[in-house]
Amino acid sequence: MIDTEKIEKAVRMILEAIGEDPDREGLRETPARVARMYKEIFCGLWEDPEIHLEKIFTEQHEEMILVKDIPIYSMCEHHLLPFFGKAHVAYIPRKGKVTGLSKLARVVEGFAKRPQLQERLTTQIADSIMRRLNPQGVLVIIEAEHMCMTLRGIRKPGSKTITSAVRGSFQRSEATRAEALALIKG
Ligand SMILES: Nc1nc2c(ncn2[C@@H]2O[C@H](COP(=O)(O)OP(=O)(O)OP(=O)(O)O)[C@@H](O)[C@H]2O)c(=O)[nH]1
Ligand SMILES: [Zn+2]
Repeated sequence: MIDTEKIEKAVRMILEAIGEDPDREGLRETPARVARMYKEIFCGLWEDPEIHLEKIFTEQHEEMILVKDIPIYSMCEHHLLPFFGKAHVAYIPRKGKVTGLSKLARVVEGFAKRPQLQERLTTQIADSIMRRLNPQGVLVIIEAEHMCMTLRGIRKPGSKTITSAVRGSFQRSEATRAEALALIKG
């Protein structure tokens, strides 16, 4: 499990290293707060998000299912700063193998709550749905703003990074892909 005691010690050291006094009133509880926060935002490291896709229904619907505008918050693994935005997840079931809509958002959440790269997050969501549901196709798009590009470094607030992962029929058929993109835009 996440070692909150170790995080507390490390945060105290960071505070000392930047020249702060970790014992002054406002900072006294900060190491413990940060430890609780990291436990929360990195909890995805301790779960297998694919488990959410175990619950499958049979419903003869072999058309596209899209859950769009799923809010995402993740942490860039290079700087440990947040990146956040929206995820769009579409799939076309095979043989009526359909999952609960909330489960798609749970998979997104499970992979987001880790130190991440936006590309890896996108791929992991698509591949887990392919593995568990064996659908005709999957398309995942993530649009996000990276704090490491806005509050520091190159400082380009408002810039967005868009990543996609397309599998199966979405990869093969331009029309299927176009339909999903139009629904996401619309
Ligand atoms: N591909 C990818 N790059 C990311 C992501 N998050 C942050 N980065 C980039 O990771 C890179 C790390 O580059 P480095 O040169 O090692 O670090 P740095 O000196 O802090 O880089 P600058 O941000 O350019 O100041 C930067 O270009 C970031 O923009 C991500 O999700 N995907
Ligand atoms: Zn970063």
